[in-house]
Amino acid sequence: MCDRISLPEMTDLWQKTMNWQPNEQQQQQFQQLYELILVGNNQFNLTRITEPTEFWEKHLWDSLRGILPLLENKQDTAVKAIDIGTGAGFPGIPIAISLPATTVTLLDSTRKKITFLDTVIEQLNISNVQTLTFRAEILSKQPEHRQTYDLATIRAVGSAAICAEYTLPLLKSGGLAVLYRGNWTEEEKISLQSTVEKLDGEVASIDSFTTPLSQSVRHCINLKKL
Ligand SMILES: C[S@@+](CC[C@H](N)C(=O)[O-])C[C@H]1O[C@@H](n2cnc3c(N)ncnc32)[C@H](O)[C@@H]1O
Repeated sequence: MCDRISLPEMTDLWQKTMNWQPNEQQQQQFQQLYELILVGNNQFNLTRITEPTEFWEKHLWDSLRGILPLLENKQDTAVKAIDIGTGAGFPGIPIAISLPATTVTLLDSTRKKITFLDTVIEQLNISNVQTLTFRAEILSKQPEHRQTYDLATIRAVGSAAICAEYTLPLLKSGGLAVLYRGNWTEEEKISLQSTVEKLDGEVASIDSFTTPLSQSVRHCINLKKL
């Protein structure tokens, strides 16, 4: 393990921006996740975001801001979620830590990332996470996965239309896909709209906000499966 670098707790900022804050155990798990990723980075080149405050904002805060309604209202609901193209586990692992009643499948097409995530899950000792090495477009055709999830998250994987194609087939009727985006343009909106309609979905809402420290622009595109 590397020399311990502490993540900032940011209790006031969690509270102010999300009306939520991690409990002691969750804070420890965030810290442990950070340390495991710093170590894993040497071998797997997982993320450029390693400075503690930036890690807090771009990996922890950003991951949870996308599922804010669940954090506020669905703490005890058994939600079946999948994080597509999870990479080093974002947003899936922070979601699993923060919503223990939610089961999260971490999906990535790169085996080495999933192998790394398996060790992370074991060391974090979290039981509500499982991993899968697959391409999303293949998984979505499999009967045991197609139309079986309540929530699908996807961050930094491709265009918004591609993200719709990867997420919507996996959702049950009434399920929600959260597309984590930075900037959001009119062209993206038009191309997304036609894809979503073909996939029996609708654009339920677009949540526009800035991150609390660097004021970076973010959009969460919430798609509903009809
Ligand atoms: C830029 S990384 C984003 C990782 C993480 N979601 C984040 O925001 O930090 C994109 C990830 O998506 C995975 N990926 C790309 N295309 C995929 C596909 N069709 N199915 C599953 N995973 C895919 C890649 O292997 C990579 O780990």
